Amino acid sequence: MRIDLSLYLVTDPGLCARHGLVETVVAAVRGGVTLVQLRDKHASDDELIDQARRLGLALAGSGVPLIINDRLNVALASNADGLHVGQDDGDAAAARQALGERAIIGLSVQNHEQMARLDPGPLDYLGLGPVFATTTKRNHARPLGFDGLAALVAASPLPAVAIGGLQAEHGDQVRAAGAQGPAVISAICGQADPEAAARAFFRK
Ligand SMILES: Cc1ncc(COP(=O)(O)OP(=O)(O)O)c(N)n1
Ligand SMILES: Cc1nc(C(=O)O)sc1CCOP(=O)(O)O
Ligand SMILES: [Mg+2]
Repeated sequence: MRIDLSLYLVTDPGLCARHGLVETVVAAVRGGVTLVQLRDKHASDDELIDQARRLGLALAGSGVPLIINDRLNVALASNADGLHVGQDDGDAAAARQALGERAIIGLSVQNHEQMARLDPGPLDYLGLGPVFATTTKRNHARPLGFDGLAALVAASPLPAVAIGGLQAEHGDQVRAAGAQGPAVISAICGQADPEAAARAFFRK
């Protein structure tokens, strides 16, 4: 399956509470989001499975895949389209084995050491970051800036999105660095109008 990484929305329970999770995501998809990741570090598995099922129904027919952050069991139980794992979130090869060939599997990469030792075999894309410091993720790695991002993209065997502190005006710089597009939380989820906020990423 060809994956459209033009604008990747990652959800946050606190920021999405303003309009509601499903309402925020549906509005953002109307605004042009091409991929959605359900990310909630504190929900129980059952809560996350319920959220994933509701999001899956809301996204049905849109062509926008739903990816689950971290938890393979939730991706399996909710029949989601894929899984995003970090360096310490488990084995991507095991996730591929469990989810099958059609699933979309992404991995976070923060530096060249991680890039050099990754096995692209089970993966579809990489999430590179943070580009900038962000308050949305605790204990994030050292920011790359756009030059650091470009160097990581150049070393990547897979298509990549950039994440961390990105706003609508950064789209051109993200693509100029070689990434397929930005992945964002607060620039869409926390906004008064998530549809307009997503649309702003495509404004020239
Ligand atoms: C698209 C994308 N890129 C990077 C991340 C970060 O993943 P990770 O390092 O596992 O951190 P958490 O999101 O689990 O806190 C991501 N989620 N999505
Ligand atoms: C979930 C996440 N991962 C990051 C990484 O660097 O791997 S930065 C980040 C948070 C991105 O949120 P915002 O768009 O609000 O800055
Ligand atoms: Mg993770």
